Amino acid sequence: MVGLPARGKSFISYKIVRYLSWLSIKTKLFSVSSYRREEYQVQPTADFFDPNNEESKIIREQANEDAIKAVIQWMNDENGCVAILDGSNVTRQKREMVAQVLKDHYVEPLFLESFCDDETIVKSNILDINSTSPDYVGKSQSYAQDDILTKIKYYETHYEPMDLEADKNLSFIKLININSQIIINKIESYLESRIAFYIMNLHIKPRYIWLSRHGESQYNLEGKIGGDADLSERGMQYARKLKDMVSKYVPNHEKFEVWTSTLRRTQQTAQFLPNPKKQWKALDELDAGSCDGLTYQEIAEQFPDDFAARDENKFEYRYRGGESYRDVVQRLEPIIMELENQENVLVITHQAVLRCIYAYFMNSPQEKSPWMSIPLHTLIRLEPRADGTIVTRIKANIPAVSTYKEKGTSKLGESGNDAHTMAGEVITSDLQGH
Ligand SMILES: O=P(O)(O)OC[C@H]1O[C@@](CO)(OP(=O)(O)O)[C@@H](O)[C@@H]1O
Repeated sequence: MVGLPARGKSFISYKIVRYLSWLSIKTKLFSVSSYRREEYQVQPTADFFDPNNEESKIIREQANEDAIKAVIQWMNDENGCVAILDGSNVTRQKREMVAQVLKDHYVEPLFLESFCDDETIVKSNILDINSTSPDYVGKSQSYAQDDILTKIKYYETHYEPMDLEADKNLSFIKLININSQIIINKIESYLESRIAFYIMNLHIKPRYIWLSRHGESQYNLEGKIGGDADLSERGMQYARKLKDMVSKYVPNHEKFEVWTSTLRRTQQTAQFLPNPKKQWKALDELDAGSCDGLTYQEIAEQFPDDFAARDENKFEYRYRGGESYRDVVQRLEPIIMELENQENVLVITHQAVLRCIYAYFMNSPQEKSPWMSIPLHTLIRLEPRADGTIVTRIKANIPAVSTYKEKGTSKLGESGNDAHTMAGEVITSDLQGH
């Protein structure tokens, strides 16, 4: 990473780690400031970053060297694929040194500069740093603000932004004011181009993403998986209620798009919403192949080995002639890109697909994500922020069967089973009386 303080470098780094890890690309963040904090126990004031402060310069250079060493060790000895070195790297000399050391150890460097001269963005980044950085724990907002501004001034004295002429030999992506302009130089590999494409889709405007499963279907009632069944009567009630919930809870709801899969149950759920609709094949439910149309009990009887193998490793298990959760993640990549790009959207889709989308926003590990609880008749609101995603669940208060199958059994859970709700979520009211 390259850039002055408060340019969103850590935010961007964190997002890339989350995105690539979700795609099963082994990615890790190496933050120079945490090396400085952990190894040197320094909780600095801005003067620590004064370029003329010889004492602190030694500590900063040491932390930087340690972080680079850790990157090389992880890439080479632990088969890492993408390491993100989150530091400032503001001078050309420093960047050339970093590039050389990495190349000497067979690590291909790609620089990502966040250049920002838009005061409003910098101000909001400073507020984020104040609330999330360990450097400012217990410090007031005005103290943190002044301190970061002084730190920025010190860095500005020797900042050399990247440019196409002077840095023509380096691979780099330069973001100007988030993504109002992007300069790309010498992007050579597929992975580098994926990162560039992902970053181009990021924005930092506050927004919500709304998610819902379709209403209860006839197949859900019968405990069958897959298929293309119609909604049950209660499913239809949910579709009607969803319209009211949207008008009540979704700000600017006239303006948002509704995305569904190509299957009947999601389209029937969206039918009363007046918003523009988009159908995505990529949002179709996980393909259960030769188990499509069976109950879990029937699968356990007819394909006992498959049943056990799926419970053993649900993320990797691929149904005969069908898909695994890993396959679903791969086909959802364009959806994630679009979701990053959008400001307000409601996605109506299926249990497995929602788990995968949810896993991306919540940064959940692969072994856990296929076991998350996503109950029927519940509207979920995601609020992506710099330090994570806030989840709010709004229950429609319309009964539905549970489609949640515990590990090691073929039985479905109790109706409305919420036992697997993830920690840290805010679960809001059910809508009784509305
Ligand atoms: O991965 P598991 O837990 O089996 O969940 C996926 C299953 O959920 C179901 C319901 O049981 O999805 P859907 O919401 O589309 O009806 C099945 O069609 C699908 O196979």
